Amino acid sequence: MKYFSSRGGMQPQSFSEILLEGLAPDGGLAVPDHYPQVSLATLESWKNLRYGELAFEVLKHYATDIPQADLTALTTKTYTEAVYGTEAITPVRDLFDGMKVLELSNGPTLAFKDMAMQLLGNLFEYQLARVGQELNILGATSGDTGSAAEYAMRGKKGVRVFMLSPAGKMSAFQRAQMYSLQDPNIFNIAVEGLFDDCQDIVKAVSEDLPFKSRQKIGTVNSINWGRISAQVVYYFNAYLRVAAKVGDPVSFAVPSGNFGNVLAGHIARMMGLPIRKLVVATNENNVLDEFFKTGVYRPRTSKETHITSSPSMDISKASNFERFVYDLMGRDPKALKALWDQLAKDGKFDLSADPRFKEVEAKYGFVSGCSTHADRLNTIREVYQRTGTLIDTHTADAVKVAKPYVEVGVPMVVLETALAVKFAETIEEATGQVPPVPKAFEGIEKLPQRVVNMPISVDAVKQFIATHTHL
Ligand SMILES: Cc1ncc(COP(=O)(O)O)c(C=O)c1O
Ligand SMILES: N[C@@H](CCOP(=O)(O)O)C(=O)O
Repeated sequence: MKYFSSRGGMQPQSFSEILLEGLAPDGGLAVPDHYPQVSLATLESWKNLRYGELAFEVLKHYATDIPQADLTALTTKTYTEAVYGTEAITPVRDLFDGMKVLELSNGPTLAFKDMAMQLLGNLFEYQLARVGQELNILGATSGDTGSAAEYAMRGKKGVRVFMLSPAGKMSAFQRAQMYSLQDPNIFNIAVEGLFDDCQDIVKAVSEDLPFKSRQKIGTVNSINWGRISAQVVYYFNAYLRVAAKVGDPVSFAVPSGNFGNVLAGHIARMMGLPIRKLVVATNENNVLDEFFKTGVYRPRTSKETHITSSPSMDISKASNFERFVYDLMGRDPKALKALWDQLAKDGKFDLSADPRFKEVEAKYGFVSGCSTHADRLNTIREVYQRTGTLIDTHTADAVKVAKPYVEVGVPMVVLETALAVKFAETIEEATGQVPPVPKAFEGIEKLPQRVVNMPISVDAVKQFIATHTHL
C-alpha cells in the first residue's frame, strides 16, 4: 500500500514513513492509494477472532511494509485484558429503543483515544528502533488525545511528547490526568486559546519542513494515518458482535469533533463493511452538522467557538474532514486543493449545487445532528433512569442525535467515547450522582501539576521544543 497527500504534493510513501511523518509536506493529509475490500465471506471468517487478531487482519492491508509476524506481535501485545480490563476489549451493551453502546473507553485513560494510541505507542517504539531515530511528538488536545498519548508514550525510549492544550477549557479531571504526569519525556503546554489554535500551531510547526526535519517532529493526532487505521478495527469488531448475520445492516452514531472517529467508520464502510448510516453527532459547535445538512463548509473562528460541557468536541476546524472531502471529490487531489484554496481565501466553500454532495447520504451513509447542554442533561438523566448507568457528555450527544435515525431491524450502535467520571460536574448536574472514580485515579485532582503556559505563538512553541529536545 502506498500513501499520497490529499493535496497531491507528496511522493508515494509507505505506512512506516507516514507513521513518523504525520502531516504531509504540502500541508495535506496522507491517504491510501485504495481501500482494500473485505468480502462477506472474509467477514464471516473473522467472527470468532480476538480483538488483537482482528486488528492484525485489518491493519495488514494498510501496514504492508511491516513484516506480518511483527505486526501480529504488536497487535497481540497491545490489545490485552490486562490493559482494557475485559477480554472483549470493546464490549457492546444494550441501551434502549434499538440502540446499543460500544464501549471504547475501558483503556488506561478512560477515553476511546486509548484504542489507537496504545497501538501507536508500540508502533513508534518498533519503527524508531528499526530506523535508529528519535521522535519529538507535537500534539494538540481538547482533553483526551493528550492524556491518551502521554500514557501511551511515557517512558518510551527515544520519544518525547509536547502536548498543547487549551488553557482552562478542559474538565478538572482531564487537566489532572495530563498535568500530574512528572515523566521527564512529557511536556504539557497550556495555550491561551482553544483547541483549534493548538491544532493550527501543530500544523504550522509541521509545515516548517527544515524545523520538522531537524527536530524530528511527529504527530499523534488523527492527522496521523496510523491513528485512523487503528480506529477502523473497532467498527469491524462491533459489527461482528451486533449483526444478526453477516451482511445485515448496522448503523453507527459517533460523537464528532475532529472527524477522526467517524472517518474511521467511513473507511470501514468503503472497505465493504455493511454499515447503513453513519450518524455524525456534534455539540453546539455544529460546523459538520451544517455541512451535512446544507453542503456549506464554514469553519468558525475561535471567537465563534462555544465552550461546552462536551469540551473534547469544542472544535470548529475538523482536520479529518479533508480526507472525506477527498473521497467525495472522486479522490482527485486537484479538486480537493482547489476547495482548500477557496477555504483559505473565503473562509468557506459551498457544495450544495454539486451532484456529488447530493449523494452524501445515499452513497456514503452520512447523516447528522447537533446537541445542546440541555439535551445532554436530559439524555444523561434518561439513560440513568432507564438503565441505571452513567454515560459521559459526548456519548450523550450521540445518543440524542441518533434517536431519529434509528430504523426498525437495524441496530444503532452509539460509540462511547469517554467515561462519565471525566465530566463529573455535568453528570452530577444531570442526575445528582457523582460518577465512581476508578482506583488508579483516586485523588488525582489533588496531585501537583506540571504545565507551562504560553500565548498562541508558533515561535514560542518552536523555541520551547528546541530547548527541550536534549533532555
Ligand atoms: C470524548 C470524545 N468524544 C468525541 C470526540 C470527537 O472525536 P473526533 O475528534 O474523532 O471526531 C473526542 C475528541 O476527539 C473526544 O475526546
Ligand atoms: N477531541 C480530541 C481532539 C483531537 O482529536 P484527534 O483525534 O485528532 O487527536 C482530544 O480530546 O484531544
